[in-house]
Amino acid sequence: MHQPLQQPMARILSLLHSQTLVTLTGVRRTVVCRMSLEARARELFATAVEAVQPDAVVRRGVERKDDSLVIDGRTFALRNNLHLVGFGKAVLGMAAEAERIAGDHLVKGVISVPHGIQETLRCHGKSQMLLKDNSRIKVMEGAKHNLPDGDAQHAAQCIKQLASELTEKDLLLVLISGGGSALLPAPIPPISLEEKHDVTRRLAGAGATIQELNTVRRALSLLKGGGLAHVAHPAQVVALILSDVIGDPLDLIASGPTVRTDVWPEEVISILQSYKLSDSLPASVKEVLGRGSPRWENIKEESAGKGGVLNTVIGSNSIALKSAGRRARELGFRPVVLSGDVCGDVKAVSRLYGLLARFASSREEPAPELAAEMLRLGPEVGVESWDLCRTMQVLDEGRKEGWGATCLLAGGEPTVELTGKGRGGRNQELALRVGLELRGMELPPKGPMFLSGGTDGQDGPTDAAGAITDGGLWEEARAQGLDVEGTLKDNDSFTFLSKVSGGHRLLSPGLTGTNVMDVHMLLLPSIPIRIPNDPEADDRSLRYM
Ligand SMILES: Nc1ncnc2c1ncn2[C@@H]1O[C@H](COP(=O)(O)OP(=O)(O)OP(=O)(O)O)[C@@H](O)[C@H]1O
Ligand SMILES: O=C(O)[C@H](O)CO
Repeated sequence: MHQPLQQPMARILSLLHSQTLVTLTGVRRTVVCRMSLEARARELFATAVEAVQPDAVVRRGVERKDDSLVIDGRTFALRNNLHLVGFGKAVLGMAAEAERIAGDHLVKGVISVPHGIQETLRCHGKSQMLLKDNSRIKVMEGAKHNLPDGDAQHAAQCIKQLASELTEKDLLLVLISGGGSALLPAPIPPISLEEKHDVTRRLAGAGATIQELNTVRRALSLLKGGGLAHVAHPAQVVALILSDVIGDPLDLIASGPTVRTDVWPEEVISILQSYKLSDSLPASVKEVLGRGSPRWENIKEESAGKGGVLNTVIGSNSIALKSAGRRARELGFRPVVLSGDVCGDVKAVSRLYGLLARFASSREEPAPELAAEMLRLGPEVGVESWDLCRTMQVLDEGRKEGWGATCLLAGGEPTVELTGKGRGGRNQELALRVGLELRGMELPPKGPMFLSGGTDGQDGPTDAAGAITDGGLWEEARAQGLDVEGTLKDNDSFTFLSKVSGGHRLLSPGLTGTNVMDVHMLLLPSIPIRIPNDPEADDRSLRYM
């Protein structure tokens, strides 16, 4: 409960806020007020994705100044000496922009991109992400269904060949994005592609993390873990990276082909042992692991001189969240970024979002147990206690002082324990579970709304990227006779969300051409402050929506 002395201050703050809305952003806010909470959620997701479009990130990360490129504050002279290679799901758009910037200085390039991507981008009208007809960059499609195959292996050989022909006068631009591991398979002989693929497939199927998976991939590859930079030596190497891994670890994104990484066979064997795979390894894999650590000593990390390697992240989940936050402010929200590192099981993640919504929406002082449970759950799902405390403090202030609607943003990549055979994805299952957590709370526009979406536009093997839910989901499902429990047991969130209210809760932007993991968004409308005898108290919240 608010103390009597705090009430005048709350009221002053609230009035100040209303005035700011009128004087500074009056025109825009009038438009904003007419947008529904759901429309704003969709727009914020689109803004997040837009900020990390492959061509946009290259444009921001690479500046052309006369006959040089400025990247990460360093200058690289262009003397018709630029070569380009790339591998990953977003690399086509990155390459198109890089070629526009470099112009005639680009001598030659090879990129390895997913099977069918050129046709898909063409169909989606994304011509800015396609190379021009007379491009000097060769596009090689492969890795159907995100699995390394003969086509991807051939592309990897061409990339290796190009890199190996460079001299110390050359500059090699390496474009890297998620999916790059499968698109650059180069098993160390005598390991065959099938054998390497079989090991990584079994590891992934047993639930290995991307850290574990790529640690193993690095140990079995000629190009991963710094191998590509090694081959390109003595050329100057500059890698532009669009990160799809939590924390943006350079050595793990696409298994770090330009990041010198020592291989410790004991570490690799211990990972394989923990998933009970060490006994069934092919002889070739055992032989390669038995050779010790043949890594690349000639790579000069982080140096911009001849033969040096510069690795720079030009796009990531945090850039997407920041951009959504800026737009959220324009759309009448106070943006708060909870964390970009959300991981762990969707059950725990959804519980945390449910608790945060209750904490923010409570008209009374929330029970201390609420904060205690959040602090217990936070570390389980990758959210630092510090970030959680900071967020709770902001939500608490907003609740007490009537600061208006809040947009809580987070990013990362939670996991789903697959127990059924239904159709769905981690974003749809998370949104469904959060909707159930919000059950009993007020409905939008007065109550909270949640969105979870994969920035690549595809959630699991479905056509949707994610979904938008609120406290009304359970009732809607019940009215339609849908079985919520059965849906969760069967991991059938896509089928469920396609049926609930005619599928309007699904988020289906189509393939976006980029990938910086997932975006989560909890929109929390303002709650009216209790001011005795104030006839406007209940309307105040509506002013901010
Ligand atoms: N029926 C389902 N319900 C919920 N989650 C599912 C279901 N089927 C697959 N998944 C999850 O979807 C994930 C795969 O999703 P997706 O194809 O979007 O790959 P990804 O990991 O996002 O790949 P990338 O990083 O390349 O985008 C896996 O984590 C898997 O557990
Ligand atoms: O390609 C890969 O290894 C994953 O997408 C992580 O970057």
